[in-house]
Amino acid sequence: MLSPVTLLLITAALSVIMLLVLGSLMRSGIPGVRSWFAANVLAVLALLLYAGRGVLPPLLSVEAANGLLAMCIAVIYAGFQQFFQRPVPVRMLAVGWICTMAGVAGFHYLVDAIAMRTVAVSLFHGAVCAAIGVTILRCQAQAGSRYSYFFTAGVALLLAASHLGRGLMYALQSDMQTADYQTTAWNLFFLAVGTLVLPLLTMGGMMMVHDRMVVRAEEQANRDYLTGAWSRRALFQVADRELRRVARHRDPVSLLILDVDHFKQINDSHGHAEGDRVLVDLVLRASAIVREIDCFARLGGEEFALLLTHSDAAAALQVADRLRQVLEQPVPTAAAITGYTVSVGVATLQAGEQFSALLARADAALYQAKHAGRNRVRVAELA
Ligand SMILES: Nc1nc2c(ncn2[C@@H]2O[C@H](COP(=O)(O)OP(=O)(O)OP(=O)(O)O)[C@@H](O)[C@H]2O)c(=O)[nH]1
Repeated sequence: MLSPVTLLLITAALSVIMLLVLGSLMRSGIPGVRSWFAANVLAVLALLLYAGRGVLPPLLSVEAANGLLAMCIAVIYAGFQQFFQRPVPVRMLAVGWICTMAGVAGFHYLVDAIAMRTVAVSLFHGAVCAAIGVTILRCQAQAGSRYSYFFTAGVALLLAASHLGRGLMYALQSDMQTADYQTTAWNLFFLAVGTLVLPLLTMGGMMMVHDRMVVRAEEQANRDYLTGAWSRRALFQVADRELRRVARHRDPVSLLILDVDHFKQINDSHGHAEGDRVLVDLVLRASAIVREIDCFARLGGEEFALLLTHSDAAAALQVADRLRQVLEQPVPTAAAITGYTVSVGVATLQAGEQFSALLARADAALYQAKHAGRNRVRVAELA
């Protein structure tokens, strides 16, 4: 059978591997990674001290090892709190740690009862693992894909249950004299669970970091950097999805194309920065009008598109007019530009029409609005 010392050394090696992977995630800047790194350093030290039981003095192999491992689970928890940008309950963790250590030292030097030492340590680890699981379940709404969050929360809660079960078992058999390093099936099981806590939780944390990086990358690819509107790429993706849905459900969809009038003049007279401010203002004020389900995107330059779901020609014309009227009002923020206007082209999807054709018709309508004198809305001709 695998000896406990071998298990401890294998787990220490696993923590070293986790350190190498965590090191590569440091530059992501995602909160929590540094704490998980620190926790794994503590774990390696603690596991080596545990493995030295019988060789090292008890102060190192019992008190220092337990103290470091308890600190390590507390730091891992701090990492999860930081990941979700929640405050770390430092005082509560410190009190828990001190009580645990008092239990370990008391049941070593006052009454030598290894079972009760195990109870003290298991209760602390169990409670912290449960807190990790609950934190993740509470905050998983921020996830892109829920898989990594549910995996980590599930692992944390299973580990919590097993730690608490271990504590209960030892409490009920407080006269038990088997130590963790003796080879019994239960000891090996609990030792395996106890030592796997950190690699498993670290792995879960890293999966969550990856998920957040994917969400961040998607957000960057789908958002216009200057204005925060959806990007052209996002518009085409949404349009593709919408058109497939419409083909099944025969639901009206319309497209608006807006263009700031005489934008070159704004740039030339007031500078590029002021032009940028106009674009940001346009998105801010337009976003207050458009519905969540609609996609308001920057096509490029001073040209924007609004894809309206469940909207026929009449509804789209109403939205276009409302946008034009709101945007021609004076700019609310103190800026060199006091006002600007937009021209709008409106087109409603026809049966079997491609998005590129719809875009071309809306664009042609916009051209007509410009040609007719600007600051107006024109509806596209049917194809
Ligand atoms: N400030 C700023 N200007 C931009 C940006 N992208 C494109 N432009 C400028 O937008 C201007 C567009 O000018 P035109 O296409 O001539 O259009 P316009 O002056 O608005 O004229 P009409 O559309 O006919 O009313 C150009 O001067 C571009 O340099 C941007 O991100 N910021």
